[in-house]
Amino acid sequence: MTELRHVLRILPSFPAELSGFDPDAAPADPLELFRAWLDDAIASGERQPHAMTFSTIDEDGRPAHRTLIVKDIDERGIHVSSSLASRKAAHLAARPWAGMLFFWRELGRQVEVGGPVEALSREESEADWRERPSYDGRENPDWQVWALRPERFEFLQATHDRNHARVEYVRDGIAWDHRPLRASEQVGPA
Ligand SMILES: Cc1cc2nc3c(=O)[nH]c(=O)nc-3n(C[C@H](O)[C@H](O)[C@H](O)COP(=O)(O)O)c2cc1C
Repeated sequence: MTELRHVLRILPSFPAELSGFDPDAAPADPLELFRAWLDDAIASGERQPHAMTFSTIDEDGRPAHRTLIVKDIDERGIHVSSSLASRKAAHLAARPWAGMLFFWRELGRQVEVGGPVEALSREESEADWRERPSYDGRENPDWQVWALRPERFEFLQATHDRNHARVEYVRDGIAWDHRPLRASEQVGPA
């Protein structure tokens, strides 16, 4: 075994205390569960609980990823913001669909979200720009807010036996269906 391989094998994984999660008792509305888990992550004191991996597809069909922070959540979806001159903006203009992956490591929780992405108004984009901590009074016409309207969620609560509890939600029009993902569908870390 190489030294790196050994170092990687003995790293601590999940925290000693993990919440229980019963996929059979999951609420009908995934946004309710998402808000509860985001609130838990904020309350846990974890740094940047609103940060996630935001994935787009490039012009060759290849995935691209970067960290973004969530700016708001409303009936249009989960909001993010960035520059219209960015790579992600070009990807979204060509293929307005994205994925989000939240990992709250101190809670052993992961949430994957996917759905179409819509650019929000100039006014909302300007307001977001002005609310940034680095705002210096200058406007930025290149700043844009987008809303990802979820059409699929997958929630995972880690367990020490690696039999992680998972539930998948799929939207059909405005109605959501959900089902626990069974052990045979587990693909968690070894
Ligand atoms: C914790 C963290 C939060 C970030 N939040 C944002 C963000 O909200 N908006 C943004 O444009 N870039 C943010 N970035 C920078 C992006 O990860 C990325 O480097 C940048 O947006 C360029 O991405 P692109 O070239 O794929 O378009 C953040 C980076 C980190 C590490």
